[in-house]
Amino acid sequence: MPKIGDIQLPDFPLLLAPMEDVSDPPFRALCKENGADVVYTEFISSEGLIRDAAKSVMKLDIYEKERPVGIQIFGANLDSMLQSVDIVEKSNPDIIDINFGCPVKKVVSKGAGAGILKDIDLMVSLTKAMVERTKLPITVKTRLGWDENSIKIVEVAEKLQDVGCKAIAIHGRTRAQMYKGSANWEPIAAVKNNPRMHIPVFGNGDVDTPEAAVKMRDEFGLDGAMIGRASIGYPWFFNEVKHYFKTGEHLAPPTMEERVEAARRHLQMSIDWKGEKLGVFETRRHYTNYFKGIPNFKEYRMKMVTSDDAADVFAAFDEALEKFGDYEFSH
Ligand SMILES: Cc1cc2nc3c(=O)[nH]c(=O)nc-3n(C[C@H](O)[C@H](O)[C@H](O)COP(=O)(O)O)c2cc1C
Repeated sequence: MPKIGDIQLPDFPLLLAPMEDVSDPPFRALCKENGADVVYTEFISSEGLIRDAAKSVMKLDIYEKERPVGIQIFGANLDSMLQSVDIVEKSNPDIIDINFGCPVKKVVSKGAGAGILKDIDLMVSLTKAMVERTKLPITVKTRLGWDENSIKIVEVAEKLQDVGCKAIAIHGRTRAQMYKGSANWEPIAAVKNNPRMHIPVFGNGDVDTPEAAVKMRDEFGLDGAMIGRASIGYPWFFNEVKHYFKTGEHLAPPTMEERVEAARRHLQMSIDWKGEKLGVFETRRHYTNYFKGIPNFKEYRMKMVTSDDAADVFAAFDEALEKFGDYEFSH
């Protein structure tokens, strides 16, 4: 069974992917309750942490109940990354994860995120220095390579392991692909099949059904799956995959009552965590999926996503439950 440093994980663990403006403490707690084995924060700028920018510092908050939790940081400057390790340690996470995969121009142009895939020596030396700076396990999340012609992930992963990285999560796309096409898990399997590789190799990209998770486990032989988009507004996904692993059957989808209850708790936790204004605003992105598939739901969804007042959103949940309480969801 895989281990990240001393953290023992179950067989084929399911990890909640780091997602900007999504993987915040309330959402991570919901995913944990619903079967996620490890959760990650969204990426946090090392430069922002050093400047003590409120927006970055707030992202360091973790709840006890979500452990084990990894805090993900990004940057390309060695000194800033090391200073931010010291800051992150104070939040007492279980893992510090380095983002070497973000494809957006703003990040890549500074050599951070997937930008570092153009300078593997720097990627390795940065990881080594971070490993030496802390007793916490350092893990890496990255992509296959910069573009199709420069995929050297087997070699890269081995180098990262050799400098003390404790696990690697690989998104099966290149930077050039951004989010286009489908994720290619073959090169990730090649990393896993390297006989010198002994740290866990987690697969990421397009695990959006229990069948896909089974395929990643059985056909590609990876050590676990990191799940992103399939969980947005659907924290039940983790338990659905686990149920399918155990029984080969699909768990019945959550009822309208369970969905409304989850949406209510999600919103309340967000308000408690970041105040009404931000809490109301940032929970909006989940409602489409919480209530996906209900016909003629637009009027209710519009109320949920346009009201600035929490009381109005809670009222919209109640009205939706009243109207669609008997709706039978399908997968
Ligand atoms: C809204 C959103 C925000 C994301 N933010 C981050 C991030 O902060 N750090 C990171 O490493 N990846 C980030 N990603 C990438 C995901 O972690 C993941 O690699 C990608 O979505 C592919 O996995 P999936 O097909 O399961 O969604 C983000 C993805 C999405 C959709």
